[in-house]
Amino acid sequence: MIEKNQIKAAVAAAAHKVRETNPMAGSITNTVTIDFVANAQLAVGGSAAMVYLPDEGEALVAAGNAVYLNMGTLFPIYEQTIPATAKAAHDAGKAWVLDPVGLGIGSLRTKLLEELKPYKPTIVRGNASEIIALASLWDLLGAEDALDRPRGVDTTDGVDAAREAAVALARYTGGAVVVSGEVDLVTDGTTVVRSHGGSELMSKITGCGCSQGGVLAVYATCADAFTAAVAGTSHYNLAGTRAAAVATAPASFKVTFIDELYRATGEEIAANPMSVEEA
Ligand SMILES: Nc1ncnc2c1ncn2[C@@H]1O[C@H](COP(=O)(O)OP(=O)(O)OP(=O)(O)O)[C@@H](O)[C@H]1O
Ligand SMILES: Cc1ncsc1CCO
Ligand SMILES: [Mg+2]
Repeated sequence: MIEKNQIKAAVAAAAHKVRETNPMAGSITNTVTIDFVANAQLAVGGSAAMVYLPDEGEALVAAGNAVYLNMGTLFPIYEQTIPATAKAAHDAGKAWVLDPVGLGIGSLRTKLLEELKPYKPTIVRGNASEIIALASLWDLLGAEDALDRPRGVDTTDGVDAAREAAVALARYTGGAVVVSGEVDLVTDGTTVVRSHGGSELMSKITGCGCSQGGVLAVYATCADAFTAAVAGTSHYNLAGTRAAAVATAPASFKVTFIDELYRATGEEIAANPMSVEEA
């Protein structure tokens, strides 16, 4: 298990490095929230590039240290783009972040996610239902925990229901897993961090989860998987807490939230409340 002070020091260092180096993390992401993802990546100190085509996904892997793959709105071309990009990242030893949005909606999502298993995402980020569904699809859960039910893109499970699935996924990938919810759970399969803060308003706008995935990829350009996962999650919770102190309805919250992502310092991000326990 990693000690809290050690985690916090690594988080502050990662935030400083992002701000100093303006790293690019390319994305293949959904058309609902693509603008939010890019703006959040810029606000935390990174830079963004969004593409759809297979050779462009491979080019983004070559051009940066991390990419973000989000399955939210699939097009036929993604049958090629998503596996080609994940394979390129895996083969190059570069980080990639997976958001298995809406796993269970149709057959292409399931097929693609089965295909991605050997490329072991550096960070998996999803809401509790998506994390349980992915661990189940990848045969990482005991038969009694495995689930097979259709889902939408919003969670129907609490974060604690996905603890075992998150730990199993992290042990399989050797990376980190973030389960988002009222309190976020982050694990590398050995240590579990619970990150507090944020706001109920984050679930009243679409894309807080998607854009968090893009921000995790920015952090993954500059830090190991677990540090990047805790840093991006703490940054999100801090900005959400601060935005909710100013804005009381969804549209103004979203604008203020992006401002607070931009304003947060490395020390403030590291000081966001967390608890640490053994996985
Ligand atoms: N009730 C809540 N209280 C505090 N923070 C929350 C709450 N609900 C969501 N969040 C925060 O919002 C962010 C996104 O989490 P959420 O679980 O809503 O993702 P999601 O369902 O995948 O979102 P989307 O698919 O719309 O992008 C996380 O940083 C999480 O901490
Ligand atoms: C609403 C929605 N539908 C497909 S992707 C997406 C964004 C949140 O996951
Ligand atoms: Mg989501």
